[in-house]
Amino acid sequence: MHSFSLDDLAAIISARAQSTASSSYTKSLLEAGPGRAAKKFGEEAVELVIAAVEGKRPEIVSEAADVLYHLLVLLASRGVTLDEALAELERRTSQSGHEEKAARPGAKSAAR
Ligand SMILES: N=c1c2ncn([C@@H]3O[C@H](COP(=O)(O)OP(=O)(O)OP(=O)(O)O)[C@@H](O)[C@H]3O)c2ncn1[C@@H]1O[C@H](COP(=O)(O)O)[C@@H](O)[C@H]1O
Repeated sequence: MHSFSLDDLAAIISARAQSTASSSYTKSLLEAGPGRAAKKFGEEAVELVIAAVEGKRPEIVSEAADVLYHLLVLLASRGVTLDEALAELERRTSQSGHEEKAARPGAKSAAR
C-alpha cells in the first residue's frame, strides 16, 4: 500500500489554486475554467482507454495517474471536493451495482 493518497494530491491541487498560471500547470487549468479542465480529463480518459485495450501495463499506470490528477482538477474547477465523491461511493456500498441498477425506475433486468 502506498502512503501517497488522493487526499494528498487534492491538497496539492487546492494549494496550487493560490499560485500563478506561469508557475503552475494546475493553476493554468483552473484559470482556463471547467470547460478546459473537462476537455483535458476527457483526453486523458481516452488515452487510458487506448492503453487498457492495448494492454500495455506501464502506459496504463501512467495514463491512470493522468486521469486521477485531471479528475481532481476538474472537481476543483467546479468546487466539488474529493470527500463529496467518496461520500457518494460510501453510500453506494450498501448495495451491489446490479441491485442499484435493478432498483432504478423502469429497470427491466439486473444483470447483462
Ligand atoms: N500529477 C500531476 C500531473 N499529471 C499530469 N500533469 C500534467 O498534465 C499535462 C497534460 O499532459 P499532456 O501530455 O496532455 O500535455 P500537453 O499536451 O502538453 O497539454 P496541453 O498543452 O494540451 O495542456 C502535462 O503538462 C503534465 O505535466 C500533471 N501536473 C501536475 N501534477 C501534480 O500537481 C502538482 C503541482 O503541479 P503544478 O500545478 O504544475 O505546480 C505536481 O507536483 C504533481 O503532484
